[in-house]
Amino acid sequence: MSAGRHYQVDVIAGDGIGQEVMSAATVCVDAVAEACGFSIAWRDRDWGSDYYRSHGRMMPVDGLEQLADGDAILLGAVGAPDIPDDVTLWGLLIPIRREFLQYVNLRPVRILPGVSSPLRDADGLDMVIVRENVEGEYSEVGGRLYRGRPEEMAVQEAVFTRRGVVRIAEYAVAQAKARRGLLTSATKSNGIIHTMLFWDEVVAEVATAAGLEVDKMLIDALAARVVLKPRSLDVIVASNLFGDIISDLAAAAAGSIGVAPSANINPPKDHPSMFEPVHGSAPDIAGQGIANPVGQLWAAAMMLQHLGETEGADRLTAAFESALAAGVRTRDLGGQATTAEFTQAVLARCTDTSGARDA
Ligand SMILES: NC(=O)c1ccc[n+]([C@@H]2O[C@H](COP(=O)([O-])OP(=O)(O)OC[C@H]3O[C@@H](n4cnc5c(N)ncnc54)[C@H](O)[C@@H]3O)[C@@H](O)[C@H]2O)c1
Ligand SMILES: O=C(O)C[C@@H](O)C(=O)O
Ligand SMILES: [K+]
Ligand SMILES: [Mn+2]
Repeated sequence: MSAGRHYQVDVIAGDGIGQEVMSAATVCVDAVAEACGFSIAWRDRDWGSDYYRSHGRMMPVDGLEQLADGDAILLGAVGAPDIPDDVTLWGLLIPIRREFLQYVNLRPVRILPGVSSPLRDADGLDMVIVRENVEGEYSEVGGRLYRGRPEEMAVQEAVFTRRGVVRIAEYAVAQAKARRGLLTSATKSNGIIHTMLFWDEVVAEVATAAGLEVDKMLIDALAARVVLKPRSLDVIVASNLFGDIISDLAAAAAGSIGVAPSANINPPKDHPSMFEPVHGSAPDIAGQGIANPVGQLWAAAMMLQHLGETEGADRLTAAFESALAAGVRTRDLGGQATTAEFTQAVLARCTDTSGARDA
């Protein structure tokens, strides 16, 4: 194996169905890697809610340092019903996104072969959400006062910096130029008059400088547009919170939140990027072996793309698309396949160079 085609990837399967869909991804990536002539050393991290129950924290004190020299991070999901969601999120996922300046959260959405949309008219639905991933509404600025008393109060400040908005807008502009050239900016500057007006101004400046017109849209109306006219959307640039919400909506519009991938990217590649499905730990179906692994597989394909293994990424994508097209589907997509059965169908196609991939 030549040294240049060997990668070190940290695996944080995490909680709930994260544990069930992760093995689908690693086994299929290994098969693709072998076929394409590269290899991956997986560094398994037993971090997450079980780790929290025994250590009182979601990852080791030096967890971020341990990840720093890897080529990428593949994550499943974090979250457990018996631990507050802010503890699980801020104890693992958010520190990784911030420490490694993964300021882009890229979330492509399209209708995969063999998958049907709940929308009346979803033909041509093919968009990418560019979610700001390290600032905005997710902030540590604020506090609580007078707990349990009648005058109790809570304040939470949103933080938008010029540098932060410029870089996410530039990334979105580049995406739009490489696609259909349509950039929609999600806002709420009718109601949120400081941060969102600032967002509007900076996004417009960046787009204008790049010769692109921005389609600025209030997030409430944009949500309706995702449902009613999805093909009119190409690239959506959104703040941390709006991007989060519109991601699940768009994923559901494309058939299931179980298929949606996401890439937490540090564009300058100064630090590892992290790849994960959009969905969470899904406690309602965890342990049943029925989770859809496509979101995790697609995220793994985005990771291969990021590592420069384009052929591997294409091969993996073609494999899960072909399995879906052949009618192998998990329950969220109206099928009967278990996670393991679906994974087997993908794995068989990862190594097959003949007809099955076009089936
Ligand atoms: N990035 C992350 O790790 C992440 C993302 C979202 C939520 N969470 C956490 O996950 C926990 C559960 O959150 P939630 O219920 O709001 O969202 P969720 O995404 O876990 O589940 C929402 C719904 O979608 C279904 N679903 C999700 N993924 C699926 C898949 N692969 N196959 C089939 N069905 C799937 C679930 O069964 C559930 O009905 C919470 O603790 C939350 O904080 C973590
Ligand atoms: O809010 C978050 O970022 C966590 C999760 O919902 C996600 O979309 O990654
Ligand atoms: K996830
Ligand atoms: Mn989310």
